[in-house]
Amino acid sequence: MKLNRKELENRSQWEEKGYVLPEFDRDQVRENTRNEPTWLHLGAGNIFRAFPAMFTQRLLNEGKLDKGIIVGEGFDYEIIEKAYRPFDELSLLVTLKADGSVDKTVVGSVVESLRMDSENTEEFDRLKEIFRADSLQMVSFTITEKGYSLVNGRGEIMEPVKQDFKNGPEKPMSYMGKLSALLYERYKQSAAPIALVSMDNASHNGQLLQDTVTQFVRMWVKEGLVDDGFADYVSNPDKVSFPWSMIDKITPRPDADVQNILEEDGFEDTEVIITNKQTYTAPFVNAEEAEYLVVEDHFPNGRPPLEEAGVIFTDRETVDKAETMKVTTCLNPLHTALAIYGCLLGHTSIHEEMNDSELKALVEKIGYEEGLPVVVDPKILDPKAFIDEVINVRFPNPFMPDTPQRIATDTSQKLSIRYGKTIQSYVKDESRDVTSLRFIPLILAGWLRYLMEVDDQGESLTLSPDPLLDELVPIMAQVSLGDTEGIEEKIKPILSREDIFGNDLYTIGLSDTITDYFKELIAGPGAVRDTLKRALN
Ligand SMILES: NC(=O)c1ccc[n+]([C@@H]2O[C@H](COP(=O)([O-])OP(=O)(O)OC[C@H]3O[C@@H](n4cnc5c(N)ncnc54)[C@H](O)[C@@H]3O)[C@@H](O)[C@H]2O)c1
Ligand SMILES: O=P(O)(O)OC[C@@H](O)[C@@H](O)[C@H](O)[C@H](O)CO
Repeated sequence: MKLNRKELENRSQWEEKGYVLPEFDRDQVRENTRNEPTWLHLGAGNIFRAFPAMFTQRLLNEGKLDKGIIVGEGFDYEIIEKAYRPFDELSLLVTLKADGSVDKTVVGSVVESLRMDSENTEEFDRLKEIFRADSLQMVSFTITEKGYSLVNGRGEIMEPVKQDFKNGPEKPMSYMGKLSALLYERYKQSAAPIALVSMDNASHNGQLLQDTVTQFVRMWVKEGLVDDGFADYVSNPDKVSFPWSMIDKITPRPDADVQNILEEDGFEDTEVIITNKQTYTAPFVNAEEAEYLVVEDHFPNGRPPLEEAGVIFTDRETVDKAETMKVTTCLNPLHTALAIYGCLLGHTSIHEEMNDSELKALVEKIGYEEGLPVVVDPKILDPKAFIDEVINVRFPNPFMPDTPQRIATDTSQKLSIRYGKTIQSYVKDESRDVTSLRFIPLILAGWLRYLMEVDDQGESLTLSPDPLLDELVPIMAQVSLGDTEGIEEKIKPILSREDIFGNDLYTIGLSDTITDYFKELIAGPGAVRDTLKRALN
């Protein structure tokens, strides 16, 4: 069985093996979508295929939609070239349930894939055409938090952004420059309304997107590269909205065990591709069953009836609370704790880490003892029930091939949100004492230890990609296991970075706790495990 349009015609070969196939007329849907695009998604990574593409398929199957999704990729074109086009834009979603059963669904809701590359005139012109279409209702994004940044790790405007600021929308090179240029096409054509929906794990994701796009547009107006009306268009919420969202579905990288299951079925397209930009992709994607998507209901050009597929639409304040609950308390801080200590202790599986009594206790402490007392309650989801499901069902799911190494990616970008917000809640609440926190500081100290590129055995540790590694690793290279001489001064250049931690840890009084833990963690081989044991007792 190969994943392409032709092979799907022989439905029985798939169905006999328990594969669920699209039940709609895909050729018709492709044609409808080409003629009247409604939804463009940017960021062709794994979460998109496992979640938005899947719930859209449900609506297509039920006849509640007659148009699919067009996917664009503006950063890593290899994903389109190697994981979409050869498979007629089909994906295979493998859902790994906690009871050990597996659902295999061929997802056909994505009907066109495009490289968002201004040097590729044909495809960029097609994207312009899509943006000009009055029918286009939404553009959604899963491009990682750093995808929204205009600056590099040192806070300097990135070179392609500088060029785009100067050159205008003609031939943009940066991600946000390309997006702004496409939006300019829409403005020039008819200034039709549109929603730009970030679905990334970033605090106030809609605001982040709005700020970045607005910065571009203002710069172009200031330089006289576009007319003033474009800035009015982008800042008019009845024209261009930036709904906030909270998205949740653990979607690990394509996994070798899942690959084997599929190969045993006779499914042939199981190659896992690691692109030059370090994206892990494949014709298949593996994910858990649990899923939550909460979106601010602000779509000035209308939207597909996604609530009928389980998406929760609500007001901005509720989205903010749901996102804060998940990203700063109930899921992502626990994930990052498992990522940092998992890498240090040589783990390669999240569910195995949940069998490690110290690590399980660590996430319980962070979640229940330090996070929950200051959690923001969104009301539409119960924080205690949510964290219970995370700790007792989702993380320990033995069939989920998630790894600490995946989650450790870009940790420097995540700490200020995943822990910084909780720290701030303690600082702001006069009835609480921020210096009473024990376990969040232990995670932050663990991250400094991780940056030494040495695991708890004293062996070399390969770090996951992170835009600040070039800057941070040389600082931590000055620290050696067993040598605590002058440690305060050595780690201060990192520990004092408010941009990383979201707080001035020295002013609020947490730097000493972190430094003390760090000294314990570097005592020698085995010190990471010993420190955890001591702290948890
Ligand atoms: N995987 C999950 O469990 C999960 C769950 C909830 C939310 N998310 C959100 O979705 C994002 C993507 O996750 P994924 O599983 O698709 O990851 P992935 O590695 O499969 O794909 C990453 C996507 O982001 C793009 N990208 C990376 N760096 C970029 C940059 N600098 N500029 C523009 N685009 C860039 C890549 O080209 C690719 O399209 C996460 O960072 C997170 O914010 C993921
Ligand atoms: O996707 P990231 O890199 O922001 O974070 C890694 C994981 O914590 C994250 O992907 C979770 O799996 C996800 O947030 C669950 O919904």
